[in-house]
Amino acid sequence: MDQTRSLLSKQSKDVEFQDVFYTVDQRANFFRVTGQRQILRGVSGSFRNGQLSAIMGPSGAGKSSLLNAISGFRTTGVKGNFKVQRDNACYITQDDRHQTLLTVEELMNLSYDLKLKQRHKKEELLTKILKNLNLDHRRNVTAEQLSGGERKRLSIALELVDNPNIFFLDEPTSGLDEVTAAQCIRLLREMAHEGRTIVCTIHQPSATIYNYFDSIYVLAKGLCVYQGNPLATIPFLRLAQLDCPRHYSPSDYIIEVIDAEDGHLVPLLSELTDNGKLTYRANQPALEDTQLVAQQAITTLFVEQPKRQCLSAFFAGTAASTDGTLMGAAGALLEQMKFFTQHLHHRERREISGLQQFLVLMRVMLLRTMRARLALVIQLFHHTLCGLFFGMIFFQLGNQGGRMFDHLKFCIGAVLMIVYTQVMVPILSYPADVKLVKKETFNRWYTLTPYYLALTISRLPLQVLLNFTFMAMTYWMSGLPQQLWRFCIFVAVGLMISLVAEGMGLAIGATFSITNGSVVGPMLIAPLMGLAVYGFDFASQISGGMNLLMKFSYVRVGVVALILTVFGFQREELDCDEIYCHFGDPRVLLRFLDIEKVSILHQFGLLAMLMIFFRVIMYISLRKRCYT
Ligand SMILES: Nc1ncnc2c1ncn2[C@@H]1O[C@H](COP(=O)(O)OP(=O)(O)OP(=O)(O)O)[C@@H](O)[C@H]1O
Repeated sequence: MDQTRSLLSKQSKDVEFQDVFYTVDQRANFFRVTGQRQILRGVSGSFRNGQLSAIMGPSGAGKSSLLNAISGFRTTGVKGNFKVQRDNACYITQDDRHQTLLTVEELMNLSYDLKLKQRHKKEELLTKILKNLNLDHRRNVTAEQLSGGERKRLSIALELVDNPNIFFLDEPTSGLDEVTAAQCIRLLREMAHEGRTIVCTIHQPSATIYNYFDSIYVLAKGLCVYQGNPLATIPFLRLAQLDCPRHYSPSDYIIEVIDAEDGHLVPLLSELTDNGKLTYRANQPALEDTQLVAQQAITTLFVEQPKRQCLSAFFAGTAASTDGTLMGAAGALLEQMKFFTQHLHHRERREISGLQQFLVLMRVMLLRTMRARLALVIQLFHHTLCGLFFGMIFFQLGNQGGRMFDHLKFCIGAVLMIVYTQVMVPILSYPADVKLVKKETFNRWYTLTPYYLALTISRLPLQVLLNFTFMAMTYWMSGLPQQLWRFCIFVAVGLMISLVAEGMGLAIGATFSITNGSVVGPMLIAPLMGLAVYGFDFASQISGGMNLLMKFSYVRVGVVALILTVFGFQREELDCDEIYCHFGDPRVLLRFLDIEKVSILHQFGLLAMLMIFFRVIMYISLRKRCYT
């Protein structure tokens, strides 16, 4: 009985997949889909607990696609049956993205604070992990300053904090030299032998690294062409009359074979593995008396009889389980039930509340803002300089009744400066963060809502500081009335416009890559700017439809709000150096622009609605990016 239980619990950490397809749309351009391309073509297979498994294959074979499909990192376009405890798995991306400007120790603390509740064992656990991964001496170094191998180890250390059973790693050795790559694979092997299921993709490992793996899964053109232990590779290839030369590494040979002559051997090899439903084992690599054993790879999903009856001689154990014992349908069913119960259990088991996540993320985001000194100084310098330029251009013109056009230019210019700056910064910086958020939410560091709230609120202090700097300089230098309340509204309008523009930038940054976003951003701002200046000289004749459209241009709404702030609120007559100043009375200008009866609160309301609109779009985009 105990033996059965231990077998079942071990198997629940196994990963199995059956008939997996991954299809993507082929597009002529953004709007036109011309067809579909199948990246994975009905592959099956299994990765066992306690083993280090590699998904291998030539470039473009579909290795990352398979890893993403199994782990659930990508779900769009994926079809098939999976048995994997995703709530107990983590995914380590190829590029080892981490929160910038935080030290190794701070990152470990962040991971702990977001994942675990127990406080008293924190230091002990973190030290143990860092020591095991040989990172203890790098505690006070930021992630960007680490070497490639150290960064990879840090990625693993961060996930080890809550000790998941299953690790998926995309190309863990990419960018590492041979020695470091071998160290990394040895480390993963040790971790697997401690009782974890570790699956990684690897392009073409050296003979040494190849032999470190317990199990190899070779993909070519979206098909499985080999699955089994490294020792069985050469005997397996002999089944297809392929003799690996003595001096050749089996990993090099199998890749060469599947790449040769446009991959004409791929269908044959794929048939020999029943496209991943069979796995091969051998006790010795190439000797004549090698015992090659083929087994059913899938034991807990729907078990079919193998299609290739001609290979029946090899099936030493049909539906054999991990350690070769037979496992009947009842066992498989029990296993399925156990898996689902655990699945439910894990979902409920989140230890850290949303509020705690929010507080931890807020602290980290504010810390990162403070640490980004150069960016902070550049932004402050930019706002001060722009404020100074505006102040000089419109120096003491704010009370001149004869300079109506200058007043309009002042308001439009100030709004444009805020909009352009606040839209472009997130468009260029946020796409990199989205990838990190996807990884961290996938690995259950936090959920999207606390992250989103922390992001929104943590950016406020900087926004206030930058806008206050710019608006204060322009206000006082241009000689607008010395009224504190008017000045406060002036700054508040600037801040509101800035929050809407930032929301728009974040929405674009969350939806598009930097390249596409930097095209889409200016493309969207241009019509908004057009609407902002449209019809100022014939305001009373603007049609109702156009008026409605203009309400959607927050640039226009911002300009109107700023003009109302500067010239509204019963402002006294302006100075006039000429015989007659038509716009000497500010009410004449407001009437001329047809905004005499517009309330500033109404403009604030519109800006608030547009701010919410863009932030909702951003949230939806982020959800889509993170959860599909
Ligand atoms: N979302 C997608 N849209 C279009 N094509 C895709 C998409 N995802 C993957 N592909 C294509 O599928 C093929 C396999 O991609 P994948 O990244 O899985 O290959 P790989 O074996 O990991 O390659 P490499 O070793 O070079 O990273 C490639 O030709 C890739 O261009």
